[in-house]
Amino acid sequence: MTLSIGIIGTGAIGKEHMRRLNHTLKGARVVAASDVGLEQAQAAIDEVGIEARAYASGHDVINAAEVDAVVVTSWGPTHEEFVLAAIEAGKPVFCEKPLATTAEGCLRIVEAEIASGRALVQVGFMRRFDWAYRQLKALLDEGGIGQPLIAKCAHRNAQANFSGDAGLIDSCVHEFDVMRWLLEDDYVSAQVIQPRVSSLVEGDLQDPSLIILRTRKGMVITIESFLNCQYGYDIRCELVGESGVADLPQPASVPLRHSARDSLGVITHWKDRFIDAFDVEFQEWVDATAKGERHGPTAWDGYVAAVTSDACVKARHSQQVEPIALAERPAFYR
Ligand SMILES: NC(=O)c1ccc[n+]([C@@H]2O[C@H](COP(=O)([O-])OP(=O)(O)OC[C@H]3O[C@@H](n4cnc5c(N)ncnc54)[C@H](O)[C@@H]3O)[C@@H](O)[C@H]2O)c1
Ligand SMILES: O[C@H]1[C@H](O)[C@@H](O)[C@H](O)[C@@H](O)[C@H]1O
Repeated sequence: MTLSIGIIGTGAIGKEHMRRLNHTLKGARVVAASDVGLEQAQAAIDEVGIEARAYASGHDVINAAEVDAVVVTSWGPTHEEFVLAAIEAGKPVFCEKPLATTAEGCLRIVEAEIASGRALVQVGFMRRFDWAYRQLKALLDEGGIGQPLIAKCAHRNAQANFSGDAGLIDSCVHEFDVMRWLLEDDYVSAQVIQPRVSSLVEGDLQDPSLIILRTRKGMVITIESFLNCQYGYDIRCELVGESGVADLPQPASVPLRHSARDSLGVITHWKDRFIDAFDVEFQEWVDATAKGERHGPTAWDGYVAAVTSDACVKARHSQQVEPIALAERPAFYR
């Protein structure tokens, strides 16, 4: 069976996913697309070089008879509306992060999915599908460093055009999700510490930031978020355990000795760092969706990430340690 997909939002990542669904993966094809206007959707269809119909609105895509499942890759503030509409139409929906821009919005999705009685929603936390994070998790699960005590993460973008608190909602949300998955733990509090702002940052962005999360099992996690580090796209995670220390493996590059220096290359964009993870994430989603099964990060995971983002935003403004309090996890997501 070939899963026929409708995509909403044909910007940077929308086109990436259109390409991978039609040209790289098996068992799926994009048959419908929308953006803010018909022309934008048609231009993306032409650029990617696929046979698909352009629609004027995301709701038309969701309700199109030829669409079996929906992929939402539009701007974050539009996600809630489209995910709720897909649930209403009874169609499986893959939504890029963030699931919604507030925890309340995520809870509305959780409630709608439970009311529908079907597991329909997956959130695009692709790091769970990354070979490096999967290796780190396998080592942790087999007791390779004993109980983990401290995690030190860094999330560095060469340049990111964010303002205000968007970094905590749109960027660190990946750490908020992947560290819960890796450690099988939940957060209890958040603190955000601001060093002086880099002189290379424009606008009102406080960059870099240091986030400190404490977990239910007593771990401390630090996340350095640096959205404009200039030198590359660099994702780090060091786990300090009772009997050893483990590091997130880094993508291989050709070691170069030249001009009295010994060096390795650094990837410069998330698209290249996580290209394999996106492929695995979507192939597994397509396969599970075709079988009517649930797979991968759920709407509940989207909700927990949003609660964590909200607590970090509050902590940045209050400069206090803020509690992270979750609603009770519904049996539907256990
Ligand atoms: N998982 C990841 O690593 C990752 C990477 C990049 C982006 N994202 C997420 O994907 C989403 C899109 O990001 P992007 O980088 O492609 O942004 P983008 O600005 O390049 O594209 C967003 C597109 O959505 C369209 N859009 C806005 N409102 C719409 C509406 N009502 N209906 C249909 N289309 C609409 C815009 O016109 C634009 O073409 C964001 O939520 C972002 O956080 C995730
Ligand atoms: O939307 C992107 C994407 O989610 C990347 O994975 C992240 O590193 C960036 O900070 C963010 O802007």
